[in-house]
Amino acid sequence: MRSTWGRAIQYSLFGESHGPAIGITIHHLPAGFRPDLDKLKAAMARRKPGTGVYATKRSEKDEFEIVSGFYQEALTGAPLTALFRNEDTRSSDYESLKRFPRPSHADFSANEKYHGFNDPRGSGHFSGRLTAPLVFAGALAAQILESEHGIRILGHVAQVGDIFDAGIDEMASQVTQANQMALAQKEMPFFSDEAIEQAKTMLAKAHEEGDSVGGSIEIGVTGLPVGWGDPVFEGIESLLGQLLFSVPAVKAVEFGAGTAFAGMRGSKSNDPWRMEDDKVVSETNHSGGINGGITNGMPMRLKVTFRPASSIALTQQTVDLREHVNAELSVTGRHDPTIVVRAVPVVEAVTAIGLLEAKANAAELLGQFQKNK
Ligand SMILES: Cc1cc2nc3c(=O)[nH]c(=O)nc-3n(C[C@H](O)[C@H](O)[C@H](O)COP(=O)(O)O)c2cc1C
Ligand SMILES: C=C(O[C@@H]1CC(C(=O)O)=C[C@@H](OP(=O)(O)O)[C@H]1O)C(=O)O
Repeated sequence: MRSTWGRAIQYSLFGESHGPAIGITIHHLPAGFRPDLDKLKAAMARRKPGTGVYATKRSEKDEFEIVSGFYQEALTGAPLTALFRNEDTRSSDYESLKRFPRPSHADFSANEKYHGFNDPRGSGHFSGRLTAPLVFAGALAAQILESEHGIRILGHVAQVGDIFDAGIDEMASQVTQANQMALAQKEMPFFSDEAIEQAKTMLAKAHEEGDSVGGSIEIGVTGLPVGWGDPVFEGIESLLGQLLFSVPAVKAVEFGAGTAFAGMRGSKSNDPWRMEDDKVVSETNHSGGINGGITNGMPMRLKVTFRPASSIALTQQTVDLREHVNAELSVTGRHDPTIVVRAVPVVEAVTAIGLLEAKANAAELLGQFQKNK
């Protein structure tokens, strides 16, 4: 099982949801960078389980323990390792699931691939729990991007079930520090307070009915310079696509106008160029800030769709892997009635990780060019 990503900067996740701890080791971060630990803690708090009717009742503090790569308030340049203890595990919830795999969770596929040796408690390394260290890494990446380039990343719940929030506009004027702080204070990260109230009622009802709900998260990014990303395999969409699809339960990724392009004509979908003072900008931004895999200086917009959590109390069809007969299953335990509410900082985090990689690749190429000149 390989759980490593990145070339310029490498991220390695470890641990299992019901093991003693989970965490991440990050290689090749810039020595001397002074992370704002309070900001990292605030990002962790936005994702952690155990709050509200719209979240699993598993209660974890999600406090990080940095065990290497950090000394006298700064990164040392050595691998940075952050550890998160698992404190509120209840593995009895998972005893029968090895024999009766949940429809659409990783129970069956992981059991087959790892010949039954995978840790089934809390779905082991496949759990959404592993997004805690991802948020740590991504929030750190976001701090580097913000301090060096003024890049700002903001996410919100665009849709949960049949409830919609106002969208991030093409020019991403809502991507401000004030909105970052305002959304972090809200019970759920929607712009619209009315949508929050509607979502709370709808989610409580779905949960009561033993069901779960899907949704989508939209991200806006401002401050990106022109020229990050490479064509074909190393484009920004390719890079981010892999990271966004790494988040458990993500089933679709869109950039800019995304699937809406299917119903458009070129005369409407093209983003006309114009001069603004000495800067080339586009009149519209259906492309979401990326052309040919390369940032064009306009704000970036992307959207990811999450499936409803597979673990539901309603009776479902499954199989008995011991007796090889059909069976029925009703999942007990503590589960998220929807994933999107807690996953906003996760999607922001993987976006930051991808952009930091693009920055590092761009810097490497620039270095080579200057050496060859
Ligand atoms: C933050 C977060 C929390 C999640 N919580 C749950 C949950 O409580 N119950 C559940 O069945 N799935 C939950 N999931 C989704 C599963 O982890 C995911 O569906 C599973 O690993 C299978 O992966 P796949 O849906 O990408 O195929 C969560 C995912 C994330 C990102
Ligand atoms: C623990 C977290 O979320 C978990 C993600 C998850 C899943 O199937 O992905 C299932 C539940 O696990 P458990 O049965 O152990 O409570 C969630 O609580 C977390 O996000 O930190």
